[in-house]
Amino acid sequence: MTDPQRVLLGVNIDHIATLRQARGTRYPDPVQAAIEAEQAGADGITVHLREDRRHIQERDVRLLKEVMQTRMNLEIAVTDEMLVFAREIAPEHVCLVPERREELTTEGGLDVLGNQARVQEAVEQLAAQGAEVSLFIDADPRQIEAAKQAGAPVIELHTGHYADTQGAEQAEALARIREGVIYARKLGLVVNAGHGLHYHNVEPIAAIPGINELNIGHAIIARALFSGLAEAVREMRALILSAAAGR
Ligand SMILES: CC(=O)[C@@H](O)[C@H](O)COP(=O)(O)O
Ligand SMILES: NCC(=O)COP(=O)(O)O
Repeated sequence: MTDPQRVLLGVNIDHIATLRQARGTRYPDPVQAAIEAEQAGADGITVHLREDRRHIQERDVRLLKEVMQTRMNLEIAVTDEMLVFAREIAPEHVCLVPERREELTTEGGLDVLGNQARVQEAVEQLAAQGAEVSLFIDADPRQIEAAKQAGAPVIELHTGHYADTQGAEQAEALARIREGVIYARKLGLVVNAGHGLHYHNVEPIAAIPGINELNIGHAIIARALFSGLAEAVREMRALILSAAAGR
């Protein structure tokens, strides 16, 4: 049983694959990164198989399924193609995310409220294959309620606006996330968070009572360029554990 006070760390390895895809080489291999991140203390590995395959490829996910020791969190859009692939892989955890081909990275949360029936159908389909399903949503009470109605046991609150702002605007974003966690916990949802978190903004999020897991990728992979991946994971995990200890 995981310590209820501990905030878990899911390491997103997408951008190892970004570097590989930049030249179409066989290196760096995201599979090697996943093994190294797990050995450094990651509680799980997150990969986002995008429709445009800009980074993670099916090959990566298939190999990861064979070699990973922790828990795979497969991020996918709500499309038939991705749901069929998720059925083949049968990951422990699937996170349904919004996707627009022209986006640089994920821009907002999934609009569960506006796609209730489709999302609920996907949640039921994935749950039937044994996956724990989370919905990547903004900290909007209406979306949180809709996620509950859709039958998802887990949500992941989008921390992008918090990460991209400063001062009063960032404080307001943090307050909205805090309120979202409280509301979601009252509904019985497990609450994760992620997007844009890094070594200088993660602690206030990790300190929020009720947060279960943080999914962090870009900042860890960036730091790994200078410190090595194992050290980058260890440093992030230490920051999160110390911030959560005071909860
Ligand atoms: C949903 C989310 O915020 C990330 O997990 C997602 O993977 C971001 O997309 P890129 O990894 O392509 O930046
Ligand atoms: N769902 C968030 C995630 O997996 C990692 O996002 P980022 O840290 O790469 O922005």
